[in-house]
Amino acid sequence: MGLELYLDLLSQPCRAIYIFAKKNSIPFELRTVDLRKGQHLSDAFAQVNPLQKVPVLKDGDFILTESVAILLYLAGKYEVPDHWYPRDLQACARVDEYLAWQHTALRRNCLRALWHKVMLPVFLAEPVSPEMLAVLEGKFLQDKAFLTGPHISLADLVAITELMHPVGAGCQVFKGRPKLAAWRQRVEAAVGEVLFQEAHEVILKAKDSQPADPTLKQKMLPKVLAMIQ
Ligand SMILES: N[C@@H](CCC(=O)N[C@@H](CS)C(=O)NCC(=O)O)C(=O)O
Repeated sequence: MGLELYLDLLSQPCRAIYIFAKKNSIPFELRTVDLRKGQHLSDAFAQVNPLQKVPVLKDGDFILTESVAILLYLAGKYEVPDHWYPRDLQACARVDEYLAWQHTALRRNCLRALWHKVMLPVFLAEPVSPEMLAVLEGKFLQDKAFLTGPHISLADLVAITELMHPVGAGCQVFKGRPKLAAWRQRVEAAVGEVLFQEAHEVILKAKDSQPADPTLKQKMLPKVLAMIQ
């Protein structure tokens, strides 16, 4: 078996290795390990890397982890243009200097940016409970026009404003629920489309919110952490 690279291109170190190998026509078998599906936690992958992390290089019986070590191994084993990892002592030291700095500085910072903007919702987001929506439909709405009868009441107002919370977060609350969707249309019509949109403009734009300033972040931190526990 030739060179195998266990990668997920979601990962920065994996992308660096992938680009380096491809750009330099280094032949390899790509073994994709999908982190979002937890494939790195499988027993099979633990046989390859007991630390259960990507990237991993397998060259015959030789297994190597740590992206920098892998890049240097590839640069040493294959004929690659000198500029990638120069032979000149000081030029090489400049590359080493950056590689050492990157891991403790820029990497941590960029990784946190990705986790906070993208990955935390992937792992922490809770969908609106289908059971709860079924209760709303089955116990409260039933076959009525509105939750408590033929006319809109405070119950409808409180319910619709609540459901617009996850809608504002991008959840498809009404998808596949024609009865609830029709109720929403009736509530919107009863309230008036213009007023409904006006009242929900802020929540519907909430997902585009800018990061809070550092002082406010610090002040809010305990509450924010409590929300995700
Ligand atoms: N220092 C290692 C970092 C390896 C690493 O943290 N890989 C991440 C993806 S970027 C991973 O596999 N995480 C899975 C986990 O920790 O569960 C390297 O540069 O290769």
